[in-house]
Amino acid sequence: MEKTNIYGVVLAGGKGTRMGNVEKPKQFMEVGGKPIIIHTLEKFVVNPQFERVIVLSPKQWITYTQDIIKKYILLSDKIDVIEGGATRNDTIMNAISHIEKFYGLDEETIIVTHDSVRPFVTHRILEDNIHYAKEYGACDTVIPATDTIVESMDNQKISNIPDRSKMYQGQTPQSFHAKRLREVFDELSEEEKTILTDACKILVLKGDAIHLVEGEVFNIKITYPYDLRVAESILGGNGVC
Ligand SMILES: Nc1ccn([C@@H]2O[C@H](COP(=O)(O)OP(=O)(O)OP(=O)(O)O)[C@@H](O)[C@H]2O)c(=O)n1
Ligand SMILES: O=P(O)(O)OC[C@@H](O)[C@@H](O)[C@@H](O)CO
Repeated sequence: MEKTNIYGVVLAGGKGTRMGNVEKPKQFMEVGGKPIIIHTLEKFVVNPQFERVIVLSPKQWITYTQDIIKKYILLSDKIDVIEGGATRNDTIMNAISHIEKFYGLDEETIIVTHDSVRPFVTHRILEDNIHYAKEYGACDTVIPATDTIVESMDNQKISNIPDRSKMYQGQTPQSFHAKRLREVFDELSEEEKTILTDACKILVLKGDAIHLVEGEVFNIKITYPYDLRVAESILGGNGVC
């Protein structure tokens, strides 16, 4: 098959501290009888548009990650497991360096970055990410805010209530031209890097345009123990994902 320049980048380099005292990081905990990261990877490996899928894992969990991938995933040859970084954005930068070293990077190389702990991403969301990243260079998966968003500058009093019709909640995937993302990240000051809560903010700080992709309410990020119960109930539903 002809080589594509599109890479899936599945972020599993975190510790899952908000999940509480667990023996393994949350991405390796099971829902529906399989590790969370496996549900996520199943969505990526079957998409023929991805040249490779890069999985970033904490150093001490790399062998474990490789083992479960071999156990559960038929197309495991399509996956590289490498070490994540100290922060989520460092993890993304490790993926870009890996792609550059082994497969080559050019201006058009696209990465579709995704939280390993969002196992309910759909094929439609992945396809839309690839489409809009190709067309516009960057895109973010979002859902319209359902709650009114309240801003407080001092965390005590309301400073603003923005127009809800213009408010969204950010999910993943977030997809980029890899070279541009790294170039802008490298230009940020250490102070700017500390205020980043996601990868899109890197480009927002430089004024780059990022297209919106419609997410799904069920494309949740498993963060707290409660989310495991929500995930089980999504899986127990009618198979929408
Ligand atoms: N250095 C890091 C930090 C996070 N992640 C990944 O980014 C995703 C979303 O991050 P989050 O939910 O915040 O995960 P953790 O950092 O593991 O959670 P916590 O903040 O509770 O420790 C997760 O799949 C996580 O593994 C990563 O690849 N590298
Ligand atoms: O702030 P958190 O560590 O929960 O999440 C960081 C990112 O994972 C998060 O911004 C994306 O999932 C988009 O919401």
